[in-house]
Order: sequence, then structure tokens, then C-alpha cells
Amino acid sequence: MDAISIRNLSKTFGKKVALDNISLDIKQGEMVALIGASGSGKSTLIRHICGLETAQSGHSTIEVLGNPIQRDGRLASRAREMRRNIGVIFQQFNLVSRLSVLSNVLLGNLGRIPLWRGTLGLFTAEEKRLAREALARVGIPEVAWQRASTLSGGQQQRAAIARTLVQRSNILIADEPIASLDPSSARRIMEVLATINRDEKITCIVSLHQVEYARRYCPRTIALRDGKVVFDGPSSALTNQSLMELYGAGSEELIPDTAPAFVMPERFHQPHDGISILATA
Ligand SMILES: Nc1ncnc2c1ncn2[C@@H]1O[C@H](COP(=O)(O)OP(=O)(O)OP(=O)(O)O)[C@@H](O)[C@H]1O
Repeated sequence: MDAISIRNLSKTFGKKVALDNISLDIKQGEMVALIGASGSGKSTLIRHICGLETAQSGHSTIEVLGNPIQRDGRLASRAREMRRNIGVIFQQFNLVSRLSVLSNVLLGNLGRIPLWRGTLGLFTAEEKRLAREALARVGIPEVAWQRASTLSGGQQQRAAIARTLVQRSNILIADEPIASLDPSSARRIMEVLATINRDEKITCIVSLHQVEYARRYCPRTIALRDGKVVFDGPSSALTNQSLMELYGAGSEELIPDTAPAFVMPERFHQPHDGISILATA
């Protein structure tokens, strides 16, 4: 069973084609980068996978762990329940700033506990222990009692990842989690995600602007251009030259001048079926 299976997904906003007949499968346990220049459709694709947006009518399906979350432009009745299995992290606005970091992480329990208990913030000692453990796993146990608003950008992302660990989701989708971070914080976030993927076997999909991070941390990359999948294969095969062929001048956004020469560590390599370059600029 695949973690995510998408068939014939299209979406237009007015005259803008945001997603253009996308079909792809992501296996359980994969760590996949979603790359593309600004406006290529990454966030829109993520929102559809999570059931936060519906496809335009037509013969499309998105299945999550073998069950349709939407079909032919209609959300499944179980979509809300299915979302519990998908932890989502955004670039910003992940945390409730006036709450402590621990309280924010405890919110990961909300899908599984009675509403009244979550609303009143009544968590058990075991739930609190697991939340502290999750903060330790992402490397920030010391900030548990700080207000979320006092955290750095990188710490906020780590707290958001800890919340998805508490949520016990099988799939973690991070939409540009490192876009506003300095290089060393960005590397730490990617390392935390890669470790969770490897140790917990959580399927990770990470949208990124910079291809170097995809090459280093994600064995597979799916590249979008104008809402189409233009490359799907091993990240190591996505050379700067192939990016220039795919994106033309737009490739500059994906290959910063100052990018460090990363080499993907052996432990992050995972088998993948092959390369498919599906279009050129
Ligand atoms: N709600 C919306 N209404 C109108 N147009 C939209 C909406 N959401 C997305 N779009 C358009 O769809 C296209 C794809 O947007 P999307 O945000 O998915 O791109 P992206 O690859 O995530 O870009 P970025 O890297 O800048 O976040 C863009 O042209 C965008 O303007």
C-alpha cells in the first residue's frame, strides 16, 4: 500500500492552472522533496493531499494509506478523520504564540482525545511525558515551559515537528519548513526530519526552494513547473544542468550562488525505481 497515491489531479484558480493532471505515488517510509520555483504549485499540491483544498471536478483521486481522501473534486466523508494521520508543518504560523511550547506540543493529541479535555487543556501525566519526550527527540527539551512566541524560527519548526510526533501521524508534510531559516538552522531541521523518517519510518514530504537540501536529505525529488510534474527520480540525478534545462532562467531560484557542495550521506540513500525527466523548459 502506498502512503499517497494521486491520479489525474488538476486545479485552476480563475484562469490560472495551478495543478495540471498530476499523477504520482509515494511509498510508505519514503523521504521526498517537492521542489519548484515560486508559483509552481507545491503548496497547492500539499493542500490537496491534506484535504484542505478540493480538486476541480473530473476523474481525479487522492488516496492516503489506501483510502480516498478526495475523489472527483469531493472530499471523502472520512477526510477529517484521515487528516489525523497527516502531520503538517508550515513555514510560519505553526504554533499558538501565547501558549507554552509544551502546551503546543500537547495539541498534537487533539484528534485522539475527547474534545472537552483538549479544550480545557486537561492532559494526562502520560501525555505530558510523551510531549516532553518528543521535544527531547527534536533537540529542544529545555524550552518546554517557554512561551512559543519567544522561540527562534528554527526552534518553532522543531516544536511543530514534536507536535506531529505526539500526533503519531504516519505521514509528515512540511511546506517550506526552512525557507526563512539561516543555513545552520535549516540543516538542523532537515536532519531532524531525516532522522524521524529513518527511525520512525514516517513518510516525509518536504517542499523546498533549494535543490541542495533535496540532494542531501531526500533520496527522491519531485519537481513541479507550472503545475506539472517535470522530474520524478533520485535527487542525485537532478544536476544543476538538468535544472537549467527544466526551468531555464527560473532555475536560479533553486540553485543559490553560495550553495555549499553537499554530498548525500550513505545512510540517507534509499532505493528508488528510476529517473523520469518528464519535460524540459
Ligand atoms: N487560493 C488561490 N487563489 C488564486 N490563485 C491561487 C490560490 N492558491 C494558489 N494560487 C495560484 O496557484 C499557483 C500555484 O501556487 P502555489 O502557492 O501552490 O505555488 P508554490 O509552488 O507553493 O509557490 P511558493 O514557492 O511561492 O510558495 C500560483 O500562481 C498562485 O498564485
